[in-house]
Parts: sequence; C-alpha cells; structure tokens
Amino acid sequence: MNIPMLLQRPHQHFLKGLLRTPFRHYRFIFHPSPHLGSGVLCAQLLSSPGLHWAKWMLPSNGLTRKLCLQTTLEEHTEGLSDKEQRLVDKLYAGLIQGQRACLAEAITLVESTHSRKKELAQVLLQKVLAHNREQEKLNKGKPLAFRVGLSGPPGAGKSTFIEYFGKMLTERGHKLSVLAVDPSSCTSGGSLLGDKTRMTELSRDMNAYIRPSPTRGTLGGVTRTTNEAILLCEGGGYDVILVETVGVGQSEFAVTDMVDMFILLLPPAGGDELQGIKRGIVEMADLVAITKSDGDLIVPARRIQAEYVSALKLLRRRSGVWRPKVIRISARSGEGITEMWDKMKEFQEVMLVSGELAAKRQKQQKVWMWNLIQENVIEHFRTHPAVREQIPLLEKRVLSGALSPGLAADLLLKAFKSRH
Ligand SMILES: Nc1nc2c(ncn2[C@@H]2O[C@H](COP(=O)(O)OP(=O)(O)OP(=O)(O)O)[C@@H](O)[C@H]2O)c(=O)[nH]1
Repeated sequence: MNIPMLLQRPHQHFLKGLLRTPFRHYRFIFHPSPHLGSGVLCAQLLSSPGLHWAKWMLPSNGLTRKLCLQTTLEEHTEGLSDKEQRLVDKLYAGLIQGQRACLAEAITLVESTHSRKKELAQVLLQKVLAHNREQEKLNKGKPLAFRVGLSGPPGAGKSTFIEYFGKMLTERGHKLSVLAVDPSSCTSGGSLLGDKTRMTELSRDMNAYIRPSPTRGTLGGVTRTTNEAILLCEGGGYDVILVETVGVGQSEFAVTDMVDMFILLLPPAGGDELQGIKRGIVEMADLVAITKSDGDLIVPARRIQAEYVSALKLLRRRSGVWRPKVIRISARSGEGITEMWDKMKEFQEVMLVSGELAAKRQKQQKVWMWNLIQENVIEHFRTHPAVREQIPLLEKRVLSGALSPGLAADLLLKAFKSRH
C-alpha cells in the first residue's frame, strides 16, 4: 500500500483500522512519497481517532513533534464551523500576504476575551507559527524578525524617537511594527502609548504598523497578547518589531522576556526626574540611549551618559558576548541614530552567531508558557467551588490573626485537592 493511495481514501474508519495494525502502520509512516510531505501525512493521521497510538509508535524525531503540535491544533479545530474556518483561512492568507487589515483583525482576535474567539485565535496562531518556522528554515535558521523592547519614563522622547527611527528603517527597506504594552491602560481604560497621533508620519507609512496597547485586561493578559501579536507581525513580514513600554511598573520586566534586545531611553535629566525608573530595569538594558542630545541639552546628556557608563560597569554581565553600551541620540537633529541602529545590528549578529539569541528565545518560550499556566491555575484555584466558599472565612481569620497565612493556604490547597 502506498501513501498516495491511502490519502485518496478519506474514510476515517479505514485509517483507524490501519492504525491498529502495527506492521501496516509502520509502512504507512515511513513509506517515502515523492508527492507528499510529512506534514500532509500527519494531517491525515490526525483525522483518525487512533492518534494516541500513532504518537508512541513514531520515532522521536521531528515528526513526533509535528504530530504533537498538530494534536493540539486538532483539538482546537474540532467543531470549527464553516464560517469560523473561513474566517481563520481569510485572516491567515491575508496576513502572510502582508495585508495590514488582516494583521489588525488577527491581533484583535488574539486580544479578545471571548472564549470561542480565543480558540479561533489559537488555531490561527498555530498556522502562523508553522508558516514562520518554514520561513525561518528558508532563511537558514535566522530569525524572521529582530524583536526590540523599548522603554523609558514618560517624556523621555520615545515617540519622537520611534517616528524618526521608524522612518529611517522603512526608507532602508525594512518593515517595522510598533506594539505598545501599557498596563496603565488596563485601569484607566485609556491608552497612553501607541496612540497613533503620537507618530503621525510613521502611522501613514505603508511599511510601518503601529498597534496601540489593548485597553482591557491584566498585565498578564496584555503581555500574552503582545507575545502573540509579535508572532502575527512576523507572519506578516515585519522584520523589525519594537515593543514599547512606559517606564513605570512591571511592564518592562515582562517585555524583557519577549524581546531579543532591550533598550532604555533616558532623558538628560537629573536624578529626581529619573526616580520613576526602577533600578532593576537599568540592569536589564542591552543599550541605554540618552535622548535629546542637542542644543543646550548636549552637556547634561554627556553627564548622564558618563554616569550610566560607570553604573553599568558595576553590574553583573548577563551575556558572554555583549557588554551594554550607553550612547547619546537626538531625534531632532538625527545625531547618533544611525550609529544606534548599527549597534543594534551588531548586538543581533553577535548574539546570533554565539547561539545566545537562540538560547534566549528558547528560555523565553518556557517563561511564556509558565506565566500562562500560573495565571490560569490561580484563576482555576480561586474559582474552584470548594475553595471559593472557604476563601472569605479563611481570609477573615488570617486578618484577625486567628490563623497563620501558612495554615490558611494549606487548608485551601487541601480543599482544592480533595475535590479534584
Ligand atoms: N530637544 C529635543 N527634544 C525632544 C527630542 N525628542 C523629543 N523631544 C521633546 O520631548 C518631549 C517629549 O517627547 P515624546 O516623544 O512625546 O516623549 P515620550 O517618551 O513618547 O512621552 P510619553 O508619550 O509621555 O511617554 C516633546 O516635547 C518632544 O518635542 C529630541 O531629540 N531633542
């Protein structure tokens, strides 16, 4: 029996029966076919209920992984109505062809809190992910996009910089996307960042895509959707992705887990004005750029630069191949911006060649997965009936000092486990 023959028979029972026969099963899996790639083969297998069988019978090579990945996709795809399937197909096709409207709609889908839409978003993401992997292979393993985090206190000159920098990149043939992470928008309902009016010229540029921060959800939710938006932008052919955050709160720490390079923009201001900058965040920076280094501000900009050069020397090195740099730039005169881009590319190159970039991205994937698990497990725990009914009483007893927090946590965990 050869594979093309098998695939011509879409009958699921036929496949099921075949999977129950180990001998045939092996022949089926390994039979080389000049016409069909393993992806097609897996897809056919997946339509069979004998999937679990197939999983352990496959050798532990790339095929197994592909199969597992598609299992998840299959679970999500199950029961997709024709209309939903059409929507996913339309968004996918439009997105990979570089249509901005489809990219925007796809990001809106991943930002949705509606459970069905979230499922559709996952189906779409898996397709885009598979596409990105293929493209990466064609690109000889080089990542499709350079992911850059950009942060700085309010008024540091972020939007003025992005406008200048973005135009420079698009003129050089790059496609740039700017994604904003602004947790303040979660509470205020308004978006501080990513507001298109902040970057008027860039927002009209067809090779740039600016996405304001989602205005709903927790920081965890916003970072999840930003991570997913990065993948979608990569699928859409954007080769530079800037993730912008405002330098307050936890968002920049979250962003450092999403990007290849983290850049901190600091204004040439005194210590007081930089109070809002969390010390830890300076330690995360791969590049510190002192902004507004023009006119009367050149002198204070030089001073701040010297201060940060000394401060960074004291920090523990995070990379074996890169030492954080401190530079001065001006988005008004354009000074230092070309050099900044050169430094960024140098960073990307040394990280890529040394293998640190791949290791960093792998680690980020794991962090991302565990963050999602953490968020969902806590939600699951809180809403579990046995736990939910005990929380008010136990919290009250902890507050009054009648019960130690440790014991209260143990009791709740016990209740959770006992009815699980
Ligand atoms: N002299 C000078 N002024 C600048 C430069 N870049 C920005 N500014 C000014 O600094 C102020 C703040 O710039 P923005 O780009 O809005 O700063 P931001 O960091 O995006 O601010 P938020 O939107 O509050 O986060 C504006 O008045 C700009 O005109 C620069 O390179 N040189």
